[in-house]
Amino acid sequence: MAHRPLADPEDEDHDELIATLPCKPPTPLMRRMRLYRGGWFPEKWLPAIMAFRRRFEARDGDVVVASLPKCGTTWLKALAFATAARGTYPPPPVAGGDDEGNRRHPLLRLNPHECVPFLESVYSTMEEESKLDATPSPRLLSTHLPYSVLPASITDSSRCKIIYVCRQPKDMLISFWHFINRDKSRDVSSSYVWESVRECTYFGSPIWDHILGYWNVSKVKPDNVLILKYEDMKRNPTENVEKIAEFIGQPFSNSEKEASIVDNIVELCSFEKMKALGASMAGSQKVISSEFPNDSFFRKGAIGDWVNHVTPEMAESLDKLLSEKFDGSGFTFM
Ligand SMILES: Nc1ncnc2c1ncn2[C@@H]1O[C@H](COP(=O)(O)OS(=O)(=O)O)[C@@H](OP(=O)(O)O)[C@H]1O
Repeated sequence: MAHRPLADPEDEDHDELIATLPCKPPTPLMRRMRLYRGGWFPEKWLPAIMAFRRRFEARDGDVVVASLPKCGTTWLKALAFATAARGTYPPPPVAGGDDEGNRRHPLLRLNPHECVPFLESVYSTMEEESKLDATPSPRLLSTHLPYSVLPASITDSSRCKIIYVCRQPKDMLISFWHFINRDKSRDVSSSYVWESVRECTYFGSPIWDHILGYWNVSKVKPDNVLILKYEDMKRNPTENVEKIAEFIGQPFSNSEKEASIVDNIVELCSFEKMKALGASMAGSQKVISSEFPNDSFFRKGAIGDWVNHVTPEMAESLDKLLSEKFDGSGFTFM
C-alpha cells in the first residue's frame, strides 16, 4: 500500500501553527515571543517569516547579506550595493566635486536599507512581494534570520550566495542597547536589555548559535557563504571590498584598481560619510517598514565601545561563555 506523504505543517494556516509554538509572555521591550526552528521571534513577525520560507524562489546570481542586527548590516549593504552596481552607478571619486553626476549615486540619496530589502519584511505585504518578483537579476537581498530558518530555496541549492557579517558580541549588544534607548519616550526598561547582554542573547536566542549556523555552512560551502567580521572590515576595508567583489563574481579589473574604484567605494560607504548623509536625511522617510529614522543606524561606528558600558567582570564572563561556545568550531573574532 502506498504511503501518503506526511503533510508539511507549514502548508497549514500560519495562525494555527503559530498558536502551537512554545511561547514567552510579553516584556516591556517585546511582544509575545514564539520558538520557531530553534530561534525566538516576536509572534507578529512569524507569518511573514513563514511566507518567506514557503514562497521565496532563489535565482542564479542572488546575493543575500545576512547578519544579526547591530553587526554592520547597513555598512555591508552599502559596500555590496556599491560594488555590485558599480557598472551602472560608478562610485564618485574621493576628491570629486559636488556636481550632478556625483550626486546621482543611489547611496547619496537613499539609506542602504532602501537599496537592499530585508526578505522577512518583504513577505509582510503582497505589494513588496510583487516588487521583489519584478526585480531584475542579479538581486541584492538581506536577512537577519538564522541559517536554520532560511528557505530550502536558499539552503538546498547553489544558486544564492550569502555574505554574512558578524561583530564582537559585546559591541553588538551595546550598540543594540543604545538603539533601543535612543528614543527616551519609549521608556524601555534597560534592565531587560542588560539581561540579554549578560546572557549574550538577541531577543532570547543565543548569539553564538546565529554565528555558528552560518560559519559551519561556510566551511563546507565556501563558494556559497562568505563570512566577514566587522572589526576586520574596519581595519582593512579595501581588502574586504575586494573579497566581496570576487565572491559575487565581479572581481575588480586592473584598470578599475588603477582608477581607484575600490577606494571610491570605501569612501562612499565610510562611517563619516554615511552618518552625515543619514543626519541630513533624518527627517525624511523612515526605513525598514517605515519604522526607523535614517540617522538611527549610525552612532559611533567604533571597535571596543563596550568598555564604556560593560564592567570588567561582566566582560570576562561573556568572553568565557563565548570561548566555550566557539570551542572546536574554528571560529574566532580575531
Ligand atoms: N559605514 C559604517 N562603518 C562602520 N560602522 C557603521 C557604518 N554604518 C553603521 N555603522 C555602525 O553599525 C552599527 C549598526 O549596525 P547595523 O547596521 O547592523 O544595524 S541594523 O541591523 O541595520 O539595525 C552601529 O554601531 P554602533 O555605532 O556601535 O552603535 C553603527 O554606528
